[in-house]
Amino acid sequence: MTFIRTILLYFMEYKLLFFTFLISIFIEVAYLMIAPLSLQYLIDEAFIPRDYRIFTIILCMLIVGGLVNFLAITFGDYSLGKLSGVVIRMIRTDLFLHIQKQSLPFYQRYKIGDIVTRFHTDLGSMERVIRTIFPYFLKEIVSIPIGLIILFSIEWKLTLAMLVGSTLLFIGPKILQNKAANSNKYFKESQEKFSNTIDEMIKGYKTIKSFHLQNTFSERGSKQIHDLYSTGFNLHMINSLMERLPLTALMLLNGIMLGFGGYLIFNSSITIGEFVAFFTLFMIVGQSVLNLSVLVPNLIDSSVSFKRVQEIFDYKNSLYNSVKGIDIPSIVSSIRMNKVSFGYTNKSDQLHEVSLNIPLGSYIAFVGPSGSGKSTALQLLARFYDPKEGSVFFDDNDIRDINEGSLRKLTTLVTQDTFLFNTSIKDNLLLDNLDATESDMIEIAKLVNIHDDIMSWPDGYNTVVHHEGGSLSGGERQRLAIARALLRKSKVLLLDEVTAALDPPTEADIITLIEQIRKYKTIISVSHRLKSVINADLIYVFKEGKIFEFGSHHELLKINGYYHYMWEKQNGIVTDEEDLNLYMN
Ligand SMILES: Nc1ncnc2c1ncn2[C@@H]1O[C@H](COP(=O)(O)OP(=O)(O)OP(=O)(O)O)[C@@H](O)[C@H]1O
Repeated sequence: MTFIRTILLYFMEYKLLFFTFLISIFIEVAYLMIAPLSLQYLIDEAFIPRDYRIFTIILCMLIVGGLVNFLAITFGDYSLGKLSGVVIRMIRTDLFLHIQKQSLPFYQRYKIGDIVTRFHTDLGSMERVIRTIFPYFLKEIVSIPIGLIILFSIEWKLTLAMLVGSTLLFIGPKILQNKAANSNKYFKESQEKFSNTIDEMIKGYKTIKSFHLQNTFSERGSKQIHDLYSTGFNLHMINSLMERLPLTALMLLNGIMLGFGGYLIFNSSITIGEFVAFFTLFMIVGQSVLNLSVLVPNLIDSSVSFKRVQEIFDYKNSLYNSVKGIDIPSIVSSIRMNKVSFGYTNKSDQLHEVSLNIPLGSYIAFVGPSGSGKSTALQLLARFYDPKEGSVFFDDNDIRDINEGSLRKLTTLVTQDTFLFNTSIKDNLLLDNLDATESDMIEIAKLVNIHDDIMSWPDGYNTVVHHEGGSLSGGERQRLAIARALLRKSKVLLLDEVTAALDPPTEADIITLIEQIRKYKTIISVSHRLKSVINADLIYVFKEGKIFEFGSHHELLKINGYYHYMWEKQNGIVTDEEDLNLYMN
């Protein structure tokens, strides 16, 4: 079980606590094992010959031993509480930070339910193991060999018979071990699927209602609840069997021990005191073995959880991690793409040898038909992905060598699907931006025409956003997103279809706003509505993952090519795809 090694490695990070805990276990076990031995001397040396002196000595030794044991247990509980607490805190923090460091492919690979289940169910199961099951496991692992040594010293034949008989205890769990691991895995997968359904049901409630998908969702939910029931039932049965079978085997073993022990007493091979001591100790060791067999299903349960959490830790960030970590200044004179090719998967590429140049302070537009690669190119400029071939440069620095903090300071991406946190408008606008004051916030809110709206809400800037911004209109969300980006004062603004979901007046406002701020910033705007970018200094026309044409609006119209065709089509002058040939010749 590699995860036991993992726990031990975690524990070894806190050596002092771990060793205090180990010593306390050792003392506790020693007392537990030696106490029954006193019965042998009590019966044979004190009770039968009625020797009060020996009786008093044994009693005093037991009381002193009990006190030492109590102290050891108290220290042990303290060190275990502390040790398990810090280890769990460390794993939880590491996992949280690891997930935060991931790039986009990670978030596309794992759904919300997958991650939430890992944080709640899997970390919960690991916590249970680290806090209780593993310490018990260690205690029993130490108890059994010590107990066996003492048992051998009392009566080796009886101990040998006990060892042979105790194989019965392990047969059941051994046979069921793989089944238990699988049942556990299936149950966790069912939990994960159901969590994802709940997530979709809540986030997509409008779509579900408007497409009348309640029945489909109810059926899906019922099926998944049924799967939870059946996988949960299987798991319950297997775990019960894993616990019951050893208990039955232990009862059988008790019978064998009594019978054989009685035979040895009748043959005068052992004294009554020895038999009582042996049997008491045998019960304690038997209980330890039994506990071990109960702990095993729990350990199996958590080994699955450990694997699932480890899988997340093993997920390698797909972005190249440069050792250079160059800090770039907050102003760069150019941003370039040099023969960049990129594919989301290895099967096909979405960008083919794209080269472009964005000078400082220019307003650049990426246009083209849907799926032509505009947003992909923008995401490469924001370094959400790395190119497969070619490079993106900020001045002469390859984007892969730039320190992420300074890159994020220089650029801000605003997308069409604005995410707002479930906190106040003010906190959403300022985030953790220490450079922006409340008066900056109000000034920018006025600039993007959202200030009056905010002031009309009951709590003004303290109004709390609900449903990740779903309680606001699309235009309001978009303006807030732009205000938030402007407040960061970064010199490069990456806008991905920011006007796509807006009504014409709001779109006009945003276009005016871009005109106002273009003097201070480099703006790269992805849009499929040509009217919104006709004022751009340079327009790159994307088609099938390549740059097909580029120039200003007027230059592109003069070329009479694909851009001209798109322009006329969007203005209702041409309507048929066949007319395209007129522009392409
Ligand atoms: N995360 C992703 N995984 C796999 N393929 C993707 C992913 N995102 C986009 N694509 C594919 O890459 C291609 C280019 O997409 P992209 O979003 O860059 O196009 P676009 O020109 O911005 O289109 P639109 O104007 O419709 O947003 C499309 O075929 C799209 O299906």
